[in-house]
Amino acid sequence: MNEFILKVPKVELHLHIEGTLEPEMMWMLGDRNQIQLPYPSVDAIRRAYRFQDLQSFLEVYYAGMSVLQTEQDFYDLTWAYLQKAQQQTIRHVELFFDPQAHTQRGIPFPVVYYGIHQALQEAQKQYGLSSQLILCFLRDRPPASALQTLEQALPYRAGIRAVGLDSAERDYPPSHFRFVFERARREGFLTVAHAGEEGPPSYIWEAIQLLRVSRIDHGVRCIEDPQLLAYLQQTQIPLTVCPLSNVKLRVFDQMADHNLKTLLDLGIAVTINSDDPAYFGGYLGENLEAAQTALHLSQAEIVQLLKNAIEAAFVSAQRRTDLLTELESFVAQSGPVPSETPWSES
Ligand SMILES: Nc1ncnc2[nH]cnc12
Ligand SMILES: [Zn+2]
Repeated sequence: MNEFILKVPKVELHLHIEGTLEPEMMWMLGDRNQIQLPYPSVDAIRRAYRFQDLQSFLEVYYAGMSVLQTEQDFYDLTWAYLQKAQQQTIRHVELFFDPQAHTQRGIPFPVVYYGIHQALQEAQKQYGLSSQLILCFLRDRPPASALQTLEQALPYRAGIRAVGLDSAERDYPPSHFRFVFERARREGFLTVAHAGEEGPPSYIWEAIQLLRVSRIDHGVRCIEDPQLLAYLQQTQIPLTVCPLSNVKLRVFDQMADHNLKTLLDLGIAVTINSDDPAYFGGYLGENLEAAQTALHLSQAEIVQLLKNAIEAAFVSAQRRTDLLTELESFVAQSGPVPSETPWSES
């Protein structure tokens, strides 16, 4: 990977912890928990990671989760991601988790929560890697189930910064979850929502106006609505864009067609993230590199994307300043890259 991209301090804001389940770990946990997987080998799991759209991915994603059974499993999953994050110089991460995908299989909420939480605490201690946890409701399950999940989460609210909305988007508009999100905000949670990944721009408006989100996850279909573009530009509501995910799930045919540079040029607060890195071919570094290569992003544009993520993070003013200072001193010490100089490979 390009040395600058690997070593520059980074912030990740759109990462499903269940989407970091690499085939090797799925196989190991299947064995450990005596879970029969529908695949004969690790290679066969990897071969199944070919998707036509969001729905075809979600089927594999939810099936894979069946191997996650104990608090130790959730700890091991999270710790493996955090080690990867540390290798890629990620300094702060905001992780989604999907409790309903586990509680509906009979795994108690605290088993899921504590496994993830303990690993996050350990990464803060060992690496100084800060984090926030975001509880996602599955939008293709009834709002009553989301409300029940929110109530299960209340005893753990000190460790959960925000609630979000994910899973199948088409035909599941944010408006269905208005009252759940109102309750979450009354309980002190910030809000985010996946919108405008496969769904129309009207879902982005609903997320903003009805769910009062601080950020939009994906949001790339905002490009179809000039008024929305103007609004996002004016308000600087951030978009957590996931380039490799968008290509794997055929939101864009190829990386060169991705609209993130156009959005960046319009002054929209775009950030780059990995979504489900085990399934989509790369972690944050690979996402930055793939976008940089295909869209010919300059180093200044990469730095702008990283600054946007720091601005959009759910951190204290002090932590934000520290993250910005670390980024700026890294950039200053790595020296200016003249625009005509090709990016060096390592
Ligand atoms: N890209 C994505 N969109 C919606 N729900 C998800 N759950 C995990 N990844 C997702
Ligand atoms: Zn996502």
